[in-house]
Amino acid sequence: MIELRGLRYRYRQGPELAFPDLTVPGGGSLVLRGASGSGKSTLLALVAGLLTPAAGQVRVDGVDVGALPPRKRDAWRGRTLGFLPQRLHLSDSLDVHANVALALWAGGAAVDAAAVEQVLGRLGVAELLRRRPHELSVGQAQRVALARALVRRPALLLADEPTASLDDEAALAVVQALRQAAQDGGAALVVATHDERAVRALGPEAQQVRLP
Ligand SMILES: Nc1ncnc2c1ncn2[C@@H]1O[C@H](COP(=O)(O)OP(=O)(O)OP(=O)(O)O)[C@@H](O)[C@H]1O
Repeated sequence: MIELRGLRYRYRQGPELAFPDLTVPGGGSLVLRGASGSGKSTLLALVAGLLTPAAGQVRVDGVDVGALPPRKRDAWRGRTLGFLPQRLHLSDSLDVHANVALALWAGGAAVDAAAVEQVLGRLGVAELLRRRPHELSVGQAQRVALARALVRRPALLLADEPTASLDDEAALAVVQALRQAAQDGGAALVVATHDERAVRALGPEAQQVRLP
């Protein structure tokens, strides 16, 4: 469960951003909408503990993320977070399998090859195991990045504009996979998007918040 209370952030050279109070239960989802520059990526970074609030709190399953000291916060993130960023940051020096396995290693978990293959299979890209990221289509790379986010079965699943460069079919597939993974794993899902296709694919049960 994610709880935001009185949350504010200020970039050194930027505006002060204030975010609404909200709660996302485990297994539930939130669509974060708002114009470019309204603070969607900033809010995701605050929830992920990549930024520290100027005021207020982000609690994830009762943990006050901003209050964790840096090393504990890194360990917490490794255990808890699956993040599908806007730019995928797959490593081109590693094949698909190793890109996904790296998430287990970085999170301090044993590298379980079967778990990696299973999550790639679930997302329909198991046959691409030995390819390098530059040998993938945009939609395939997106699913590999999603596999990397899901392999640790995170309690918190964040996605930043996950459909931005995808055609309708791939966009629907990636949002359905996010939704399914959150439901199956009891994870709280937050999707930042201004894509109506993503909003529709998340379904009527997703909460919607529009940042001003
Ligand atoms: N590193 C930074 N330094 C200063 N200001 C920043 C920085 N990063 C973002 N901002 C400012 O903070 C505000 C929120 O930016 P953010 O990237 O969170 O918006 P967004 O809603 O995700 O935008 P987009 O939809 O274009 O990705 C904007 O006014 C932006 O210019």
